[in-house]
Amino acid sequence: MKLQLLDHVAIAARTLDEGSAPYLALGLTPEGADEHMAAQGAWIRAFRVGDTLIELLAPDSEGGTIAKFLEKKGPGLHHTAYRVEDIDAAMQEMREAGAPLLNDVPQAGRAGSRVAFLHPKWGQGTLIELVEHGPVSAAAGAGQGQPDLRAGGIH
Ligand SMILES: CC[C@H](C(=O)O)C(=O)SCCNC(=O)CCNC(=O)[C@H](O)C(C)(C)COP(=O)(O)OP(=O)(O)OC[C@H]1O[C@@H](n2cnc3c(N)ncnc32)[C@H](O)[C@@H]1OP(=O)(O)O
Ligand SMILES: [Co+2]
Repeated sequence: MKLQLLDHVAIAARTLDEGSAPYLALGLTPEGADEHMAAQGAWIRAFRVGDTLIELLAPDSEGGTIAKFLEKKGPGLHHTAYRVEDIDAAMQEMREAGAPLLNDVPQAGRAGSRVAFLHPKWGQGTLIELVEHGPVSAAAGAGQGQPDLRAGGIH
């Protein structure tokens, strides 16, 4: 598997506005609209830095994935995400390597991407995401690609 680039670094914050403050001060502007991803328990706002994004995550509810993370660790680094060309092939390689994939099939990600996660214990305390972008979301500035949703994940 060839990792194409560091796609995004995700930071958990109590609210998107609170989390945005340093990035706005650094001169970045949000890319596209905020996205609500209920399946991830998150509101998401992205800031582009060259080919990479800062992905801010804020909880959408008590007890969800992001809320739980904030309760345990407080605001800070949530995960790093690496872009791959073919998520299905990348997941198969990870399975064969015995890596602890958290998903059986690709999940819907931001901007129409397809993603899969690897357990943070395996990542030396860092949750790792693999992400495949379609032709729309791979382009810089794109933010509105539509995932192909099917039962149990996306394909
Ligand atoms: C996909 C949309 C978007 C995108 O890029 O397009 C996103 O990235 S959304 C991101 C949010 N989604 C996820 O994080 C999905 C993957 N995460 C999970 O499946 C869980 O959060 C999991 C398995 C990492 C942890 O869930 P669990 O129920 O086991 O929670 P615990 O609180 O019991 O955690 C166990 C253990 O892991 C530590 N932990 C949890 N999350 C993280 C993290 N992000 N980074 C580092 N460590 C993490 C937690 O502190 C516990 O450690 P312990 O020492 O055992 O207390
Ligand atoms: Co992510």
